[in-house]
Amino acid sequence: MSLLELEKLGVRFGGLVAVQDVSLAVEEGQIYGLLGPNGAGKTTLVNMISGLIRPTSGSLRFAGEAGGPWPIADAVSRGIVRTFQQTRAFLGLSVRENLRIAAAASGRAADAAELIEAFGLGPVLDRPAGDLPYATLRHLGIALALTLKPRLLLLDEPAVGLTGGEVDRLARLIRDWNLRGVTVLLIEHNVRFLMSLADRVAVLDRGRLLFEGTAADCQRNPEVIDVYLGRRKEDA
Ligand SMILES: Nc1ncnc2c1ncn2[C@@H]1O[C@H](COP(=O)(O)OP(=O)(O)OP(=O)(O)O)[C@@H](O)[C@H]1O
Repeated sequence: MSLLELEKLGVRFGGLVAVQDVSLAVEEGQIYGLLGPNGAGKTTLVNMISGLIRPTSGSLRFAGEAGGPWPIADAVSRGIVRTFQQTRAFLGLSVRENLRIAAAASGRAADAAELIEAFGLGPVLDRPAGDLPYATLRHLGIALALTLKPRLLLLDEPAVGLTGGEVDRLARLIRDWNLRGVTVLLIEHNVRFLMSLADRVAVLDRGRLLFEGTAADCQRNPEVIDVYLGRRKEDA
């Protein structure tokens, strides 16, 4: 049984079909990568899975339970937790207060000391989140999500804006928490970073699933190279 199964999930915004007929399965324990050019529908798909927007078609099963997607609070209570491209934290409150609020919002908060240590938040616990260096704020965003003890952690472009060393550190953290049992769905434009982590990859193009398979097969797939990787190489 897969942890997450999407069955022909789709959404339209007025006349725009942002996501169409996306079916895929994420197994418990996987790091699953979601690739695609700008506007392909990746964030919209994650918004549907996490209950932020309602699909106009299709359905979702999670941990064997049919009837999803569920509204965001119900999704979180089932263990579906996401981060955002722009870290969402109370910027005027300290790191410690942010972690406390996340813990209070969760009926089953994770061990704060462990997260503080792993994400290097100890020295900044009393600083307002709004004053943190960029990479530390990104770490806080993930630590806040992990406070909710997700079974499935949806990461929306966690490496954006990070330097090479920071990206490597982030990769280690994601791998560590995955090894502790958190299944990860990772949206990322940094192809090298994503491929180094992902067991399986889906590629979206104009709202449709273009490819689904192993990271190795993805990098060899001519359509993917043409639509996404090739374009990226030209951009580089
Ligand atoms: N709330 C909305 N209302 C109208 N159109 C939207 C809305 N959200 C997304 N879209 C459109 O849906 C399409 C998919 O957008 P989405 O943000 O999901 O793409 P993406 O693959 O995550 O892109 P990026 O890599 O740039 O973040 C785009 O054409 C976008 O403009």
